[in-house]
Amino acid sequence: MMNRSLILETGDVFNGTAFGSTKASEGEVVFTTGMTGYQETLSDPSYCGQIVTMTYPLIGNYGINRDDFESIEPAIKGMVVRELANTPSNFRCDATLNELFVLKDIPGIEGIDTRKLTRIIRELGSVKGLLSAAGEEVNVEEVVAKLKNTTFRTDQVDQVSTKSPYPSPGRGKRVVLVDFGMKHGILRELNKRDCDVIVVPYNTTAEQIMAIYPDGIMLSNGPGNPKDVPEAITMLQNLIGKIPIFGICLGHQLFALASGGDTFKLKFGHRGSNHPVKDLETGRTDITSQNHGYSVDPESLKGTRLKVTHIALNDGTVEGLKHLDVPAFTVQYHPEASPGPEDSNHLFDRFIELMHTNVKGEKQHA
Ligand SMILES: NC(=O)CC[C@H](N)C(=O)O
Repeated sequence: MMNRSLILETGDVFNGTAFGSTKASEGEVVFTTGMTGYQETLSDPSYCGQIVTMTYPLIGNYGINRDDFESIEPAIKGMVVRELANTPSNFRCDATLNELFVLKDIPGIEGIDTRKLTRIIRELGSVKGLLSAAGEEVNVEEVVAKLKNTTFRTDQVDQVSTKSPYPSPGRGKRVVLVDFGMKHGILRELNKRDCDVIVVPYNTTAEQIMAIYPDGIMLSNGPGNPKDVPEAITMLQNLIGKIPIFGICLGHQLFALASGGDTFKLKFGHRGSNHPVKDLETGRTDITSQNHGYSVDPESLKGTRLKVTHIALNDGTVEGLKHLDVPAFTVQYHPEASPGPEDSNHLFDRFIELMHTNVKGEKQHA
């Protein structure tokens, strides 16, 4: 058992015990409130560049299994837990969380006051932090000075998006899935509905996408600030109105930017699997899985052809949009339900339905 510290740019220091990799790591420190779902969280590429604090106090108790990964290579910078379970118990368990973190070279810290840390993030907003190398003494003043001067990379989408296109064949509707750092759950939901999916890199042009003759375009989730991928905004501007579109999370934010709206950074974001979202058209509330630090500014939508369809019940922020003239809709949360709940899984059926309609709203052949 080796010591490890988490040092924040605010000067706060949390001393705990290292698990996983022995290396040091820097990142934006955020928190997530999911009581379960740590495997999906650690492998969600939207966390690229971030150190994730789990507010639920016992993490790792059902281990890691081969099925629940949201990506092949986890992109998180580290994990912070109150208590790490080292003797997991579950029929699907293939490894412990610690074993996975060693294998994937990800540092973790356990045994710190995660409630205190979460309060700091809630009060000050997401902060920069460093997980020290295991067993190493650190000079806090030096680390704080360095963190204050650090600007994190802005190429996270480029780090996690596929480098070349690939198919995931089916016999149904042809969907081009733009990979901004896709959670595998999105692909799974499309495959489940027999879609013929072609996954393409984030910097594919509209012309290249049209040359695949898609019935629909799915915009994935992804890390970082949506304004850091201007090429995707241009691509979307050339696609909206031509092909039905469904966007999730980063895809939703990019859709808003491409339509003339604006996005801003939330103070501490929405991360967890228990976020209530209201559908303003039906009045129905879904409990949703979320992981985002940015949000669409509702004021910026005045004068655009977008309508707010969903709002977060916790803070009233925009959670869903639809285009008033053409078949395109997006959500800020995760209907692929990884980790659950599955309340909003029906949105994938709505997308399939939309693909049976042409852009003028007429029914298409099956
Ligand atoms: N899960 C996502 O796609 C997140 C979108 C974006 N990176 C944000 O933090 O808001």
